[in-house]
Amino acid sequence: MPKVVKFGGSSLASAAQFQKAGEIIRSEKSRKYVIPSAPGKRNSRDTKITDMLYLCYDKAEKGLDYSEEWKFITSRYQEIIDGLSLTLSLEKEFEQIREQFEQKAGRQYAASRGEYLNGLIMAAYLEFEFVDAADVIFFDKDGRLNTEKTNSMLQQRLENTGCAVIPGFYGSDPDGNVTTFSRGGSDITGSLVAKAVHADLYENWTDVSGFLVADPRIVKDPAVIETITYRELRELSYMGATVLHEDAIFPVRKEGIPINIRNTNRPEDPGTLIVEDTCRHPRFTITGIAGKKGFASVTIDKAMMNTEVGFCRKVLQVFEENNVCIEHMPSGIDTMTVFVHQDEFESKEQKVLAGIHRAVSPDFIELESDLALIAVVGRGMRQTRGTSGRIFAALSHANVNVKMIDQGSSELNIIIGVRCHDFEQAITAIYDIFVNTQL
Ligand SMILES: Nc1ncnc2c1ncn2[C@@H]1O[C@H](COP(=O)(O)OP(=O)(O)O)[C@@H](O)[C@H]1O
Ligand SMILES: N[C@@H](CC(=O)OP(=O)(O)O)C(=O)O
Repeated sequence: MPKVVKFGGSSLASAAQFQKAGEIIRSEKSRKYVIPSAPGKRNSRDTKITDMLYLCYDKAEKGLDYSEEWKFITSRYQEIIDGLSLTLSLEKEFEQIREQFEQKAGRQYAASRGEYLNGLIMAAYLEFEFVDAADVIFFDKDGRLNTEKTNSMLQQRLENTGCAVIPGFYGSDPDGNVTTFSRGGSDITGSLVAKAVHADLYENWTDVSGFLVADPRIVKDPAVIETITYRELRELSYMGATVLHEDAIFPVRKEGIPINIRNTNRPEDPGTLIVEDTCRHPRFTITGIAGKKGFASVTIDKAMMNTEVGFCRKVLQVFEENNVCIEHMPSGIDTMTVFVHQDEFESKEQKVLAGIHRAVSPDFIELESDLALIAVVGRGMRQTRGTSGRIFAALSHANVNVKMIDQGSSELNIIIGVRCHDFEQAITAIYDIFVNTQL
């Protein structure tokens, strides 16, 4: 049974990184389908090719000179080609892309070229067949993935293909225009290919040794999660653990294909296995912590609101009418609070407030901005008493004021609202109490 291997941008940022990926692929015959991202950052001050392509296109569209940025892009690809001693030339492709820029082919077309060019290099380097993602991944006219067409075209195209490179991140719409997934979308391409070829494993190679209990940019050297279920992962990805695009879960989950997150720089590490279900006990009470900043809350206060039939519905209808998504909704006897994305809410704020006044005549409404939400996730929490108590103790010890707590009925997660400026400290405190005190 074949394996699908996706390499993220950091794993393909230079010729040396390509060589590491090449060794990994060649070390197992079953690694037959390769999904490359565009070259990522070589160090923390570097720029991702995708970002540079967006920038070039924006300049081209305004008729501004983008020759310097373009040079940065072409020389990065040339460095990789030279470093791998390939005879490949991308001159024709570079010229074609610039022509398309002049003809205003669109930002999505521009961004997709990062993966397209890297795919050509990868195919030449591995001597695998190149399959253009525009011929096998399909979107509808509204930019949504057409899953059925994609699956059948991928199956048809890959059925009689030995080994292939399929660039990540893009496909085409019904008019043949190149369309991309949202950022980080090469993970979805990998997942779609894994489903189509009935892979027995989808390996996602990145620059960390698996899914970590907390974001390594916040907690130093966090522990690696050995096994995580799709449900736990979904909660963590949604809340900002960005190692895997949240939409990459659905195609493989339906087929029961596990995902293995691995480190290109440390291939000897087993990484994290993402599975439908597992009997294995998690190492710690919690599986992971993730969070996002940028929320605002609207607290509606009205005495005896709990006796007023339809109160919540009327409030929620105001948000719906103004097209505002609701993130969380904890409530008390005389209050209900609605958490929303601050950037989406700001422009509609006064309309929503006026709507709520009209709909339910509250005693008062309170707004709070610059909030963050943190999800503490774990299948082990259900069996363990005192989990929320430990979280509160840790946060109070760290001097963090808790604005909201919401426990999902599945007991798989606890969501905590804090002020943005307490975000990092809150995550570190929760990590310490569950991981460091247990080691
Ligand atoms: N819980 C987590 N576990 C692992 N990595 C995380 C986590 N949360 C955030 N990250 C970040 O995700 C990065 C990997 O994702 P990404 O940058 O998309 O990789 P790639 O370029 O390989 O696709 C890591 O370098 C890390 O900084
Ligand atoms: N190159 C695209 C798609 C992608 O998935 O990249 P990465 O695998 O490096 O996250 C982006 O930067 O969004």
